[in-house]
Amino acid sequence: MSRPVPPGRDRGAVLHPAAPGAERVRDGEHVVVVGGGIAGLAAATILAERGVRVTLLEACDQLGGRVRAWPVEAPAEDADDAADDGARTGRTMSRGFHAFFRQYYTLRALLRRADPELAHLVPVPDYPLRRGDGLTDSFAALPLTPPVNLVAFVVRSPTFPVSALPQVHLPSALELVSVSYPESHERYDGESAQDFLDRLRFPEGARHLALEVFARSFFAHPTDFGAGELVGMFHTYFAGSSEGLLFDVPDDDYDTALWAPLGRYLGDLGVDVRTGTRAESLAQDEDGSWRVRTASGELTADAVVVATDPRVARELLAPLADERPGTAGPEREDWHRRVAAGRNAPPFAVLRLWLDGPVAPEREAFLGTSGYDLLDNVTVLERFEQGAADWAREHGGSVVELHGYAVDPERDPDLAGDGPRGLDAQRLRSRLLDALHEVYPETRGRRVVHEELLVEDDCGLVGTGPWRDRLTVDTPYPGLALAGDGLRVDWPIALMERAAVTGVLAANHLLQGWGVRGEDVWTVPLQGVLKRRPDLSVARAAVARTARSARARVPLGRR
Ligand SMILES: Cc1cc2nc3c(=O)[nH]c(=O)nc-3n(C[C@H](O)[C@H](O)[C@H](O)COP(=O)(O)OP(=O)(O)OC[C@H]3O[C@@H](n4cnc5c(N)ncnc54)[C@H](O)[C@@H]3O)c2cc1C
Repeated sequence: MSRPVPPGRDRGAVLHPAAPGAERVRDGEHVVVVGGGIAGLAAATILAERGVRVTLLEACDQLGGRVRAWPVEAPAEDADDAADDGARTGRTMSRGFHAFFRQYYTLRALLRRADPELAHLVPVPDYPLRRGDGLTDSFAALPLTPPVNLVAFVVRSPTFPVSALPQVHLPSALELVSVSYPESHERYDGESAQDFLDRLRFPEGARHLALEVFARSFFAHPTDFGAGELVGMFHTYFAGSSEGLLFDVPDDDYDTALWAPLGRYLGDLGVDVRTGTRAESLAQDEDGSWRVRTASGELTADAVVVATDPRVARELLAPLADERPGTAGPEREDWHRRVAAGRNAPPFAVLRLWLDGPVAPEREAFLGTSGYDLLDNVTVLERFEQGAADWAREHGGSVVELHGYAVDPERDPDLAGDGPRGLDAQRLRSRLLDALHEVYPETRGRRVVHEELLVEDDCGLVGTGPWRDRLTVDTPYPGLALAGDGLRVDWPIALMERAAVTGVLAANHLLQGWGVRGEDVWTVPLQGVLKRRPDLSVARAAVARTARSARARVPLGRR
């Protein structure tokens, strides 16, 4: 039998086949999927493709969840747009910039349903990270294949000087390239990302590389964020995958480019997509069927997939413990304990600004920042989103988005106030804006024509607690499956890709119960390069060559 062709450039990508079974369900099974983010969309897609009757409930007016976008209405007092008061302004807001990495095999397969060539994803040529003192790391010109990419990075990085290498704790560093999943997930129980970097003796000046790229993308403080997740991300995005730390972004707002087309695909498959519809409660009858209550009535289903954000999932699942007392048993009791133990990460802010003049043309489309107060990254949206490009052209301006992660009034009392999530919105805004002026000084002279500030706290916290305690797709309730980026998956995957994979696995779980084949899943290699190829003599030679040639290219002053 011919070997299946990996979906990306990494020949070592691993196929996880679904359990075999019939091609389609026969009995018209009905599933309610609660939540139209990536996880819910993935579950609905796989189920509907196997002939299941699916009702998809999404509380918001658009699909996409934390990757949602919506039109901005013109306020009456907006002089520029007074003529079309209340009408569409050509401006859209979203939950924030997202990077669609090349190793997101399942997410990309989902998007291909509506865009077979992924024509709506455009590459971002570089992902620079700038420190407060101006030193900037780049991932653009690195080789893609580990371990050569690692060595080339260290040799070229201005913030990780080669002279700092001897201080690094070698055994801890080797852990990064000798991971093996799923065992490596548990190895770090109880250890925080901060503790791990201390143990690694990671150079102080280069911590942003580890923290900004990985830990803070989970909106957590490094002391609260599990080291296992950090190590897993390092493997997934860099040390264990040949796809590179490069990513694509949609060429227009998320709704136009991604979710509205996927919604139409689902509609064509017969899925009843109900946006603006919140599931209020779940209950299971004695015959095993499920009832899902919404404001407009009750739905009955053979099964339910709860694919909401983690907090709502906890709220929907908790009351199941009180139903039919006496039927709980230790397995369910333990599961409810794990449900209740879930926590959310601190709030994060997304500030989108429509400026009356452009940012300088040499600015990157996306810049990660560290040491600029609350600012974690800046995006110049007209560089890739069509709607923003149209607005920028018509107004001679720029559309800029600022992110601040883990904006926690408990840790930063200056931010405390009466606004959303206990924050002082004005203070938050002005600190983000000041940081932008420092990073891109030309923006200081620009007038803000319009702005949208969003503060949310709907991301689960990936803490330091036991890996085994995290919830999985399957539950102790027959016909109830979970999906979402907060769940435990044995493979090294994270964020949007974890959301997509858990959606597929939730669908597979239900399909298997009905004797129907599910969807195969591809992931990056499960083992670090040192584990995969203990005899790295060939690689060592390549690494030495890379190091020599890279060293020759780096100006002495930057070493
Ligand atoms: C600012 C920001 C930047 C990010 N950047 C990246 C990135 O660059 N790369 C990356 O991989 N990931 C990134 N992420 C993470 C990514 O957004 C998430 O991992 C992913 O979107 C989670 O998808 P999900 O389907 O699990 O959950 P969600 O997207 O939260 O979907 C849950 C859905 O359930 C709906 N819902 C809730 N309650 C109900 C109810 N009662 N009834 C019906 N529907 C309900 C919600 O409205 C929502 O649509 C970022 C996240 C944020 C916030």
